[in-house]
Amino acid sequence: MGKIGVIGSGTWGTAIAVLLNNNGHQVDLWSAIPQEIEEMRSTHKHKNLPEVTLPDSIRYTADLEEAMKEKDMLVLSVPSVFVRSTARRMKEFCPQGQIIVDVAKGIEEDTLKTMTEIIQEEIPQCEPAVLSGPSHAEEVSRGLPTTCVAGSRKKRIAEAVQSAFMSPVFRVYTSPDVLGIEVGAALKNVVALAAGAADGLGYGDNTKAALITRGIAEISRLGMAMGGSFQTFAGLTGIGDLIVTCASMHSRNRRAGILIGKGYTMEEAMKEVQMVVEGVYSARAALALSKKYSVPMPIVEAVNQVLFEGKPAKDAVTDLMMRDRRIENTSLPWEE
Ligand SMILES: NC(=O)c1ccc[n+]([C@@H]2O[C@H](COP(=O)([O-])OP(=O)(O)OC[C@H]3O[C@@H](n4cnc5c(N)ncnc54)[C@H](O)[C@@H]3O)[C@@H](O)[C@H]2O)c1
Ligand SMILES: O=P(O)(O)OC[C@H](O)CO
Repeated sequence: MGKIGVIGSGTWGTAIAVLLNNNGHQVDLWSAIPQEIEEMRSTHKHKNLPEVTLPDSIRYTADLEEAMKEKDMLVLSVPSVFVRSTARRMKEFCPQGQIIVDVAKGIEEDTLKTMTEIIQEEIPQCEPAVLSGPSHAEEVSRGLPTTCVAGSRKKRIAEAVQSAFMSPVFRVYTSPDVLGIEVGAALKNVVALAAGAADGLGYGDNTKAALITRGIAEISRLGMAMGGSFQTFAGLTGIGDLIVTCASMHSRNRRAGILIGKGYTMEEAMKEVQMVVEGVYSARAALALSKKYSVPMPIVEAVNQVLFEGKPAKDAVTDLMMRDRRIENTSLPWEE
């Protein structure tokens, strides 16, 4: 068993620390917020995972150097907007060849870079990898069966991540399609906002199925234009994660969407959810990418109009329904 530093003790980082601890690793869990560490140390509780008692065997620390020292692997689990600043702080303590597994899901708005691209840029000496898939912290921390994908261009690194995380309740596949994984992870949050808004408007399962299906069509079109593989978007980190995020009451993106569908503003919805709503940060980046790669993304466009231009969610759905008529299957010719 190895030594692993989990950098970021939000809901997901803490669930991952519990999972890795249960796998027999020595885990250090770090937070940028010392009070958070103090609270976990003294109460053995995380405010967003009330059903879980945090084990004594995890070391809770606010000292970044300590959390990173002599580790077989690091997991970077801060929300996507803090990935660059945290990676910058990590650089000086990071040895050559250190594996850093990103678990945040987002695209940087200003640069349109993925999380592993940011990590590699800030910490050139490291080996970045990604772990993604349909995995709500509330369920992982309770040991409910979950599947994910470990992505790295290098097989040995993907397999090292797979070995560290794999357990009877956490099955891990490997993939070299890091870009495809990261695009799917970031964009499913934007579509989940739309699915939540449909729920908030009182629409039904038909609407949800339409958003999921047309959503993955948009995501895969963009992802393939960027160099990702179709199989990835049909897999756990694509359609799999999109389904769970659009359907689960654990999803912060869906919950924020529900409130927006009920008439809350984006700011009011984010405040109410009280945890990071990544889709709000990725929505503009997704729209910019759709323009950059000339890929039409009507759901992403509609979400941007609702979030940032004050368009009522109901009107956005009507406009999506009334777009120009289209053919769904373009691979078969019509009969004369
Ligand atoms: N929660 C899940 O089920 C889940 C599952 C898979 C992936 N993710 C992804 O993991 C990432 C983190 O999500 P989360 O659920 O832990 O969010 P969260 O809302 O629980 O994270 C909040 C945490 O961010 C950290 N933070 C606050 N300010 C910071 C700063 N200035 N610098 C560094 N860290 C700071 C604090 O530790 C705080 O607890 C997101 O990208 C999310 O998409 C979450
Ligand atoms: O709660 P959400 O909407 O941020 O989704 C969490 C995870 O990404 C689900 O796999």
